[in-house]
Amino acid sequence: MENSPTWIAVAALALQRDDGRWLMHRRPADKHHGGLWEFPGGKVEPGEMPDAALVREIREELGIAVDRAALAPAAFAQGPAGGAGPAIVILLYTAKRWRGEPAALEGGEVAWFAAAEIATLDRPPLDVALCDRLFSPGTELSRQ
Ligand SMILES: Nc1nc2c([nH]c(=O)n2[C@H]2C[C@H](O)[C@@H](COP(=O)(O)OP(=O)(O)OP(=O)(O)O)O2)c(=O)[nH]1
Repeated sequence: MENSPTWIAVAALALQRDDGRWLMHRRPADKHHGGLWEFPGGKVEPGEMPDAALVREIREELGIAVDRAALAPAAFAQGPAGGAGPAIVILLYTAKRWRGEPAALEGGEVAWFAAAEIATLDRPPLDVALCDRLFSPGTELSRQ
C-alpha cells in the first residue's frame, strides 16, 4: 500500500431538461481543462458521500437545488494512474428535477445541448468516455 492517495473521486451531474437537452458547463479559461465543456460537479471531500458532494457542488457552481433522491447513478469513468497527481474517477449521476435556474456562478458558462451536439464539443477525455456511456445506442437514456 502507498501512503499517498492514488485516486480521487469527482461527482458530476448530467441534468436533463423536459425537452431532452442536457446541461454542460464550460470551464473558465484559467482553470485546469480551461475552455472545455464538462458535466458540472467537483471533488468528493473525505468522508462525504458522492451524491451529497454533488448536491453541494451543484448548489455552489450552478445555484440550483437538487435533492439527493432525484440523483440516479448513470456511469463512471477512470483516468490514468501513475501520473503526477492522483488518478481521477468520475461518478456521473443524472437528474430531471431541480429548483432554480442554472447559472455559471464560478465562471465559465452553461448551456443546454442535444446529445448529438455534445459529441461536437471540446471535452476532457473522461467526459468523452462518460458521454459514450450515457448516450451510446441501445441504452435506455439514448432513447429519451
Ligand atoms: N466537475 C468535473 N470535473 C471534471 C470533469 N471531467 C474531468 O476530467 N474533470 C476533472 C477536472 C478536475 O481535475 C477534477 C474536478 O475538479 P473541479 O475543479 O471541478 O472540482 P472542485 O470544484 O472540487 O475543485 P477545486 O478547484 O475546488 O479544487 O476533475 C467533469 O465532467 N466535471
